[in-house]
Amino acid sequence: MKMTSSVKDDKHRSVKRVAVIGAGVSGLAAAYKLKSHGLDVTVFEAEGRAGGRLRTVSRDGLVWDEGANTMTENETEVKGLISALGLQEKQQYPLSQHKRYIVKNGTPLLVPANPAALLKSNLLSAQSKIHVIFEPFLWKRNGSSTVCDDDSEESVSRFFERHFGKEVVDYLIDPFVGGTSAADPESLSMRHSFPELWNLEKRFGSIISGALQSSLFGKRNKTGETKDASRKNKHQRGSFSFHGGMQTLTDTLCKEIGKDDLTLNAKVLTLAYSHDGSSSSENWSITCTSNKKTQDVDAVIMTAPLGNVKDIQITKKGTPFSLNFLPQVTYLPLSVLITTFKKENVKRPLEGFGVLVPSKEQQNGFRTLGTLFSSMMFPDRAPSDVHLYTTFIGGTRNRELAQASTDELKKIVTSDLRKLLGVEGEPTFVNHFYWRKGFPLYGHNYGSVLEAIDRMEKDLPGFFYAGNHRGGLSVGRAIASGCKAADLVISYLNNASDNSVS
Ligand SMILES: Cc1cc2nc3c(=O)[nH]c(=O)nc-3n(C[C@H](O)[C@H](O)[C@H](O)COP(=O)(O)OP(=O)(O)OC[C@H]3O[C@@H](n4cnc5c(N)ncnc54)[C@H](O)[C@@H]3O)c2cc1C
Ligand SMILES: C=Cc1c2[nH]c(c1C)Cc1[nH]c(c(CCC(=O)O)c1C)Cc1[nH]c(c(C)c1CCC(=O)O)Cc1[nH]c(c(C)c1C=C)C2
Repeated sequence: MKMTSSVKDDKHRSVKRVAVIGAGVSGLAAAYKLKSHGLDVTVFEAEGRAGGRLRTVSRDGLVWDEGANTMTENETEVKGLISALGLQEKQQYPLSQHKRYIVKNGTPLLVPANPAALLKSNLLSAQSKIHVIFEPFLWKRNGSSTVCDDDSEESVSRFFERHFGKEVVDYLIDPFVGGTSAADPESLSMRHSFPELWNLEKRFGSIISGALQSSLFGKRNKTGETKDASRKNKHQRGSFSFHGGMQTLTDTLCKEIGKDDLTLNAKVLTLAYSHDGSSSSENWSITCTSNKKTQDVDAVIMTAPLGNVKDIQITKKGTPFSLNFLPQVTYLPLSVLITTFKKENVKRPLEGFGVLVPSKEQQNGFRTLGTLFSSMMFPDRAPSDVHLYTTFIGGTRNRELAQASTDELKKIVTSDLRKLLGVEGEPTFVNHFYWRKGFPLYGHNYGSVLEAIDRMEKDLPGFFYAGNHRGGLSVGRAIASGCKAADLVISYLNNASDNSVS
C-alpha cells in the first residue's frame, strides 16, 4: 500500500518537488516563481484562506483592506512579478498620495515634501530647523565623536537625536516608524530598521552630506548602476494598491498557482530531513493538519512567522532538531478599525494619504496611531456620500488598547477623528479586525534572530526561510524575499542533480 503521496521509487524523476509553507505574499511569490521554472510545488497554508497579511473585504458598496493598504515597487522582484502576472492595468494609484499629515498640538499639519517646505512648515521649531540645516557640523558635536561601531544596537531614536535633535525624533521619526512598523523609535534597532542610513553614517558621518555626496556621485557616475537607478526612478510613482484592493495580488497569484497545488487548512506539523546518501531526491517529509499522509519533497521554503516555526516538530536523520537557538521574537498587536461617516458630518475633511499621530500627542488626548483617508485615496471604494477611514490602534505604544472591544475602539476612533477632521455624530459603518501578532519587532536583539535563521538554513540542507521576518516588513520586501528563496532553491536543486549524476 502506498503510504506517501509521492512516488518513492521514482528517485530520478526529472521534475523536482518543493513545499512552500505559508500562503502569504512571500510564499505565493516564491511558489509562482518555482512553478514558472517548471518545478512541482505544493503550498501549505494553516488558515482557510490565502493572502496572510493581505486581506481585502468588499461589502455594502465598500472595499477596505484589513492588512496592508498600499505597496511600493522599489524592489526589482516586485516589478517583475506584477508584469509577469499582467497586473499593471490593475494597479491603482492613490489620489494626492504625497499629502500626508502629522498631528502637532492637536492639529494635522502637512508633512513637508522637500527642504524648502520643511523650512516653511510649523512642524518644527526654528531651533530644530537650524539643527537640521547644520547637521553636517552639529552631529559630531552632539553625539560621541566617533561613528557607532558595527556591533552596538543603537536605537532609532538615539541615532536620529544625535543627528537632528529631539523634536525631529518626536514629530517626524516617531510618527514615521509608527506608520510603517507600529513600533516606537526607542524599541527599534537602527541597524536593522534603516540599514541604508546606518551605512551612510559609517561612510560619511553626517547623514545630510552623505546623502548629498552619494547622490552627486550617482549623477556623475555613468555606470550601469546609475542607469538602473534612474530607470527605477522613472517607474517609481509612489505607493499603489490594485483595483479591488491589495488581495487582488494574492488572488491572482493563487489563480496562477492553481487550486490543486495550494492546500488550505493545512497547518504544517512536522518536517523530517532524511538524506540517506543514495539520492538527491525527496529528502524532506511533511505532515500537516489537512491530510494524515506524509508528503515527500526535495526542498522546503518556510514563510511562516518564526514564532510558528517553533511549534513545528523538525527531525534531522531521525533525531529531533531542536530550535532552542531561535530567540524570542517580539510581536506587536494591532487593531484596524474601518469607519464611514456621511460627508455632511465631516466638517474639516482632508485630502491625501492620511494622518499620523506622534506619541507626544497622547498628551493632547489622542489614542490612535494614525488614519488612512481610504476613500480620498480611492474614491471608488465607498458610495459618493460617505468618507471611508482606516484607523490603526496599538503597536508598542498601546498593546492593551489593541485588544479592546469594537465598541471601545469605535469611541476612541470617533473621538480622534472629531478632533482631527471635525466628524460629528456616530460612524454609519464600523468594522474591526484584530491582529494579535501584526508585526515582528526589528528590536535590539534582531541580529540574533537573523543569525538563528542563517543557522537553520545552514544546518538543514534544502531548507530556506523567507518572509517579513527577514530584510524588511513591507509587502515589496516580503515578495523580494520569497523570490530570492525561490532562486536559492533552484540553484540548490540544480547542484543536487549535478552531484547525483556525476
Ligand atoms: C495591519 C497591517 C498593515 C500593513 N500595512 C502595510 C502597507 O500598507 N504596506 C506594506 O508594504 N506592508 C504592510 N504591512 C506588512 C505586510 O502586509 C507584511 O509584511 C507582508 O504581507 C508579510 O507577508 P509574509 O508572506 O511574509 O507573511 P504572512 O502574510 O504573515 O504569511 C505567512 C502565512 O503563513 C501561514 N502559516 C503560519 N504558520 C503556518 C504553518 N505551521 N503551516 C502552514 N502555514 C502557516 C499564515 O497563516 C500566513 O498565511 C502591513 C501589515 C499589517 C499586519
Ligand atoms: C498608523 C499605523 C500604520 C499605518 N500603516 C501601517 C501602520 C502600522 C503599516 C505599514 N504601512 C506601510 C508599510 C510598509 C513600510 C515600508 O517599509 O515600506 C507598513 C508596514 C506603508 C507606508 N505608510 C506610511 C509610509 C510613509 C509608508 C511607506 C511607503 C510610502 O511612503 O507610501 C505612512 C502611514 N501609515 C499609516 C498612515 C496613516 C500613514 C501616513 C499618513 C497607517
